[in-house]
Order: sequence, then structure tokens, then C-alpha cells
Amino acid sequence: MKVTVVGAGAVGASCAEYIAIKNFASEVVILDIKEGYAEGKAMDLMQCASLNGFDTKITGSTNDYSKTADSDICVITSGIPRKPGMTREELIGINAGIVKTVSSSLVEHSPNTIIIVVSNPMDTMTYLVHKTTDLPKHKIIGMGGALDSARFKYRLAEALEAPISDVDGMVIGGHSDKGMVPLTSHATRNSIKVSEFLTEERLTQVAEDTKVGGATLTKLLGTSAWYAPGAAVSGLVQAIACDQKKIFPCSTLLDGEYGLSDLCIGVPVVLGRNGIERIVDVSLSDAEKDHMKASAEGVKKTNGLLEL
Ligand SMILES: NC(=O)C1=CN([C@@H]2O[C@H](COP(=O)(O)OP(=O)(O)OC[C@H]3O[C@@H](n4cnc5c(N)ncnc54)[C@H](O)[C@@H]3O)[C@@H](O)[C@H]2O)C=CC1
Ligand SMILES: O=C([O-])CC(=O)C(=O)O
Repeated sequence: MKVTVVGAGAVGASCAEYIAIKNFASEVVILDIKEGYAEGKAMDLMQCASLNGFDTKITGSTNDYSKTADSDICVITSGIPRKPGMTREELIGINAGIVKTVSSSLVEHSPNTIIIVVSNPMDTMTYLVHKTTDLPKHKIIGMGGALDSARFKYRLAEALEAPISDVDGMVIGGHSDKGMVPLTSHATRNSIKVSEFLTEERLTQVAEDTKVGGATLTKLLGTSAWYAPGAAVSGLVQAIACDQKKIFPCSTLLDGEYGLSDLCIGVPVVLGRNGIERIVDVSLSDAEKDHMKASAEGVKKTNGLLEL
């Protein structure tokens, strides 16, 4: 199993590290445009191998896509992150050009690959990869919901004063400050609905804190987060590499599901060896349906800024 990670920055390096530590991939190639940067990160990570007990071979490349040839999975993290006060959508001007070039170079060398898009604004960048490459739709996956759901579980556990392992919940919709749709009606503590424990007001607070999870960290760190994003990507890569058939919310091209079409947005999907093996339709409350519709309108507005 060969995995390429484009972008050796904060998220790319964290993602490569988690993939290596989980020890399921034979090879990880990190590629960056900055001279020597990916090689340096790869060497530093390889020097963790004996300490952390993994055998994954990590190599770096300065923009040489021949090194990425025949990758089973490619992760795109190249692009600029936001600064405090910015929205993810504001990154489109620079990141669209980067994602377009990177995705065509990847597919040129790995025509059968599965692409996981991380660069922001992620739903629009995922849509752009569809427009740029001729990969089938089940092989283009946007990562946002897995991270947002992890943040939702963190906030739920905090409100419930419960261990995170006791909590389950999912966030669908667009990966944006306003567009996320935390499914509070489906969230559970050890299979009991969280509404049995928390007031509607507290649940609304949990949902609001979840939606601004990325912005909150950006304010604290001066740039956006990387540990949980890297861990979330590694979860998707592992589900595909190990054919786990796990459900994650991922951004995928919709064609009528959830009443939406011609956009990529987060919905629950089954991930396995073929990428997205099935889109799962869950029943939503009326409020969640309204939020999903508004979220889709927001994503379409951002897609409208693409020069296709
Ligand atoms: N979807 C999600 O849940 C998340 C998305 N992000 C996004 O991921 C992206 C990366 O974030 P960070 O790693 O923090 O940024 P970073 O600045 O630390 O790293 C980005 C790397 O991309 C490289 N790069 C730029 N243009 C390139 C090109 N044409 N080819 C190859 N490499 C290129 C840069 O040299 C840099 O090393 C941002 O757009 C950020 O908003 C970040 C966290 C979560
Ligand atoms: O907040 C950002 O800009 C980066 C990101 O997508 C996240 O951490 O959720």
C-alpha cells in the first residue's frame, strides 16, 4: 500500500506521522514544492521508526511526481492555511490554483489512485478535483466531517462530563464555520440519546462550539490546527487501505442524495478498498434538513467562485 501526501506542512506531516505509527502502509511519499522540506520531514519521521515501532518507509520529494507513481491513495494538503479572523472560503484564490495543478500531476502518475482532499475551502476543492481529473466519483473524497465529528464528540463529552469513548456523534454538511450540521438528534452516550442528559440550550451550545472548532484553534494558535486533522485523515486512509467498511462523514459528489446535486458536501459514507462504497441516507429532523439546505447553498456559492 503506497500513500502519497502532498504538502509537508503542519497537516501533511501530522497525517504522515499518524499513518506511519498505525503501521498499515508499506510506503508513504511526502511531496512539497519547497526545496528539501519534504525530504527533511521524511528523514525526521523515519528517525521515529525505531522509537515508535513502525516499518512504514517514508521518503520525501521536492515536486518530483515520478516518486509518487502508482500510489494507491493520495492526500492533498498543499495550500495556505487561514489566519485568525479569516474564513476558510477566503483561501480559494490561492488554493484553487494549487489544488488544480497538484491533482492533475498526481493522476498523471497514478491514474488509478484514490484522492483525499484536505486543502480549504475543502468542499469546493473536492468539487474542483472532480472538474480537473477524470477519476470516478467514488475515488474523490473530501476530509472535513471526520474531524468535525471528533470535535463534536470532544464537546459532547465535556458537556456530559463523560469519557469521550462513551460518546458517539456525527457532523455532516459543509466544512465551514456556518455550514456544519452537528446531528444532535442522533448523538448518543453509550446508546442513550444525549437529549436524555442535556438541555436543548446546552446541546445548542455544544453544536455552536463544534461549528467554530477550527476558528477557535486558529485564534489560539495563529494558524489552523494539525494534530486532529492529521489523525482524521489517517483514519480515512486506514479505512480504505484495510478495507474496513467504516462509516465516516466525507465530502462527496451528490447526485440527488439528501435532495442535493452537483456539489460536494459532507454526508455519511462507507469507506473501503474502493474508496466511497456507499452513501448512507440518514433521517434528519426538520431543523437539520433546513441546516443542510442552507449549508449546500453556502457551498454552491463558493463553488461559483471557481474558474472552471
Ligand atoms: N479539511 C480540513 O479539515 C482541514 C484543512 N486544512 C487545510 O489544509 C491546508 C494545509 O494546512 P497546513 O498544513 O496547516 O499549512 P502549511 O502552510 O503548514 O503547509 C502547506 C504546505 O503546502 C506546500 N505547498 C504549497 N503549494 C504547493 C504545491 N503547489 N505543491 C506542493 N506543495 C505545496 C507548502 O510549501 C507547505 O509546506 C490548508 O489549506 C488548511 O486550511 C487544515 C486543517 C483541517
Ligand atoms: O480551521 C481551519 O481553517 C482548518 C480546518 O479546516 C479545521 O481545522 O477544521
